[in-house]
Parts: sequence; C-alpha cells; structure tokens
Amino acid sequence: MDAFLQQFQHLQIQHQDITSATDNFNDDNCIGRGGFGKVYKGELSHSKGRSTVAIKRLDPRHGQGIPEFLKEITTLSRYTHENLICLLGFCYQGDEMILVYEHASRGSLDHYLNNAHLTWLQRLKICLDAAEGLSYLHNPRETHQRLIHCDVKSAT
Ligand SMILES: Nc1ncnc2c1ncn2[C@@H]1O[C@H](COP(=O)(O)OP(=O)(O)OP(=O)(O)O)[C@@H](O)[C@H]1O
Repeated sequence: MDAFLQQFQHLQIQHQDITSATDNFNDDNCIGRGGFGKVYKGELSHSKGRSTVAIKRLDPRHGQGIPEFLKEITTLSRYTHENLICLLGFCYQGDEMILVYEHASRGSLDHYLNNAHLTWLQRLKICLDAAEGLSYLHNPRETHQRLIHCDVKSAT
C-alpha cells in the first residue's frame, strides 16, 4: 500500500480539505448516489488546480472494497480524453476511501436528453462525442491497454 500511495502521491487530497468542501458531507451538497455510495459537490484544490468537483465517498455497505477503489485510481489516471470525466484526486485516510472527479456541471445525460429544446443535430453530436470517448478507451496506446466499459448508460 505504501508503494501505491507513493506512486499516486500527486493525486492525494487531505480528508480535512474534503470535509470543508462538502460541509462535512452535508446532504445539502449530495448530488447523486451510485454503486460506490453518495456523490457530493464541492470546491477544492487538486492535481490540476482549484475547481468545483464531484466527490464520491465509498460506502463499504455497497460491496465496494479497497481493491475496487485502488483499481479505479490506477485505471482512470491512465486515461485522458476530452469526452471522459477526469479523475482529479483521491483520499485514503483511516476508513475513508474517496474519489474526486471533474464536475459535470450539466448533470446526468438522461436529464439533458429530456430537454425538448435539444435539436437533432445536438443529439447527433452527443452520440458522436460519446462514441469518440469509447473509441479512445477501445484503442490501446503506449500509456494504456484496451478498456471495455461494459456498463455504458446515460445515468444510474
Ligand atoms: N463527475 C460528476 N459530475 C456531476 N455529477 C456526478 C458526477 N459523478 C456522479 N455524479 C452524480 O452522481 C450520480 C451517481 O454517480 P455514480 O457514478 O456513483 O453512479 P453510477 O454512474 O451508477 O456508477 P456505478 O456504475 O459505479 O454505480 C450520477 O447519476 C450523477 O447524478
């Protein structure tokens, strides 16, 4: 574990910074819930500067453990594409396992797709952008292996 933390030191975020950013995981800052646990919105400093972020707090009752947490960090830190949400950092302190992502300010795609004002041209662009992101994952490069997502959806 020490070697892992050393390798990803640049992505580490202090627990105290996360509790301040979320007002101690106040439900008012909760923006969603998924397979990992609750997701909060907050502003904090991370590997790429300071911005609004999505903070995923792992809830062990959801069946995710340390191996899944470490795998998410190892995998996501290797993939960078404009159509993929970027992993900005993580916190592994005491019992806490937290992942920090770039915040998608327009929310889940399913809400966006329900917007009656969305034109067919815009819908087509969304399809192509999503396909480009997937194509990037599917094509192996020097920095990463081929990745098959297996769970692509517009929301939870
Ligand atoms: N980066 C983000 N920016 C904005 N909102 C987010 C972000 N990540 C998650 N959310 C919100 O939190 C909800 C749950 O996200 P999460 O990724 O945990 O669930 P999921 O997509 O079902 O993942 P899993 O497949 O692991 O269950 C999303 O539907 C979305 O509303």
